[in-house]
Amino acid sequence: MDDATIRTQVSVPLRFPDGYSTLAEVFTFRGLADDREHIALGLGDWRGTLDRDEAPLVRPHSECLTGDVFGSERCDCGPQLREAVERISNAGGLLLYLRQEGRGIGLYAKLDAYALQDTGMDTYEANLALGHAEDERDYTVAAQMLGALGVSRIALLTNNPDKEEQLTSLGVKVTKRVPTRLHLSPANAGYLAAKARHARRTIEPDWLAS
Ligand SMILES: Nc1nc2c(ncn2[C@@H]2O[C@H](COP(=O)(O)OP(=O)(O)OP(=O)(O)O)[C@@H](O)[C@H]2O)c(=O)[nH]1
Ligand SMILES: [Zn+2]
Repeated sequence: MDDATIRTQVSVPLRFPDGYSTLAEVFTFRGLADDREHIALGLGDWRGTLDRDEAPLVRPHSECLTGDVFGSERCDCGPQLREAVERISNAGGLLLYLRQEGRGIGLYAKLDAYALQDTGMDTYEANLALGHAEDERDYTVAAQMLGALGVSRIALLTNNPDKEEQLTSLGVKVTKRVPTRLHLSPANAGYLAAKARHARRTIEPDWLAS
């Protein structure tokens, strides 16, 4: 894995529709492993965690235009992003916003997959029917961004074991995995159930039976 370097650093005040506000240090990078414009948001006292030799709370968040921006209820991405920004701001850490729309297959393909889901397939079967893998994400750029920011140990905010496995194999020390909350709604119940079945998620199975 090649090293990346910080290209720009700029302060961006954030305010969410529910009124929650915080300040982000937004970083751009040179030398990332693909040509997408991934960014890192430094939140809360993340530098203090490094000074104190604590592991900052880090969430690698995969882009979801429909969920993150438009509030789509087909998935849980928007509420997870909102939750992550506040929890990371409180703890001190980084949100890595990864331009991996649709688990890496892109926006148009994700919307094609939604159309197939409306005929009865689940979120993973639809990817396969379109000729894609169930999940095409590679977290090399996340490890590169952490390296550029001088972060080698993290508390990882996710329910996805693949993120932990990939980051560990890329040399990032994961001191603990912190689960995100369950953001269940009538519209995303099938999606969350498919994630729990297919992707070894740490989603509690009890609600699936109800
Ligand atoms: N291909 C495909 N991608 C989807 C679908 N719904 C959401 N996504 C994408 O899935 C990504 C989010 O991944 P998830 O599997 O929900 O969660 P995760 O990031 O793996 O795990 P957490 O860290 O626990 O949130 C985003 O890039 C979304 O655009 C879908 O039906 N099909
Ligand atoms: Zn989503």
